[in-house]
Amino acid sequence: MAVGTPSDLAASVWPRRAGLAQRAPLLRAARGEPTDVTPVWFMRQAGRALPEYRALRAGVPMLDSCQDAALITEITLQPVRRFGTDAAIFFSDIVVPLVAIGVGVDIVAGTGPVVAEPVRDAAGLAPLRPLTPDDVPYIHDAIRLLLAELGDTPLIGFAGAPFTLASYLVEGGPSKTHAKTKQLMYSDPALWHALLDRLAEITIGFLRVQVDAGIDALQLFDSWAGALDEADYRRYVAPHSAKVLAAFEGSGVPRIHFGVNTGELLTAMGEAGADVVGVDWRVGLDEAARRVGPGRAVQGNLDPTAVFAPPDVLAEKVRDVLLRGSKAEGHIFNLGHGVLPETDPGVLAHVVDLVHGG
Ligand SMILES: Cc1c2[nH]c(c1CCC(=O)O)Cc1[nH]c(c(CCC(=O)O)c1C)Cc1[nH]c(c(CCC(=O)O)c1C)Cc1[nH]c(c(C)c1CCC(=O)O)C2
Repeated sequence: MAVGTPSDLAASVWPRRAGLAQRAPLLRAARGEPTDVTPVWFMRQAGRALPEYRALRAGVPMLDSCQDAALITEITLQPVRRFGTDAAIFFSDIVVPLVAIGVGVDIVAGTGPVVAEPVRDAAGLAPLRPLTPDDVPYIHDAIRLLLAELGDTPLIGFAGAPFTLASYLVEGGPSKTHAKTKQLMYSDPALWHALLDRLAEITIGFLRVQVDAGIDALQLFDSWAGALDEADYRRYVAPHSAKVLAAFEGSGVPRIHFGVNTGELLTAMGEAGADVVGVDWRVGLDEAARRVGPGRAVQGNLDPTAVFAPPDVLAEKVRDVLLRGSKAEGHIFNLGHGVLPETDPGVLAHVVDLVHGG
């Protein structure tokens, strides 16, 4: 299914992007401009917390659902319809570009990405070739379908950052310590930088497809960068993430840069070239804004477990995030990490109302 051809793009993407940049609270906040309401969306807003998601995914493997434009579109729209969030996040996964170029990786339910042949030496780089638009036709098609449905709701595209992708490739799966990853990083810096350079190129290719198809903002997920101290982050990781972010400088698409446990890296993650720095729940947004410095907005940062608190405690925590966020040059409300599968969607709807002033 080809929805829109490159020649349509100039005609359709740019007017939408230019208009929404002025109208959409999320895009205004990303540039530090005043908004009528604080924009809110949730990482993993599409997913197992929603019964309609579980129904649609029944019997469909995760990676199959990420390669079907109609399913991607429907799953992306579900939380927007239900919650009235100020953005949709494109339904996919950080390993999709790796799968698309032929790397043997699967997503195992309850575990996460599992890599058939972990990368441990120079030969392991061979499969990591650049990604072209023809590798991911369903991404372009789904974005065109989504833009036709979303009206004034911005669509956020995303990709995994080189370090977080490298962690899955080197470890072979999820890891608490990232020990093998760091072992490679410390013992063979040349191979390490070659690996991250290839991953940066793949990530740029994956984001380029999304930007060209018309996404309104992008988020670079460096979920596990918080495993590093600041010196190692700056030396081994930041240049590669900076290369990715620099590729979209001047694209008109704001760049959000997020990781977990990155309180000590917020300055460096901003300097890597982000317009918005995503913050987990461990650092208040007023302090996060200080660390991020002028000229950048912040995103976050309600503890994802706050949804399990009594209503008065939850409301107090939401108010506190809003108050601290008001000290920043632009605030996009979010959780500090993804929606937990046990979350009651009704509580998330209530959080949206609280953030919007209800
Ligand atoms: C680290 C990471 C991954 N994937 C992603 C990250 C970065 C974000 C983060 O830090 O959480 C990114 C991601 N993965 C998914 C999204 C969807 C968009 C959204 O609504 O936010 C996004 C943005 C869908 C998904 N990706 C995955 C699911 C769950 C699979 C399912 O529903 O069957 C979803 C909805 C699978 C996945 N994929 C990954 C993990 C750790 C898991 C969970 C494994 C499990 O607990 O079952 C790798």
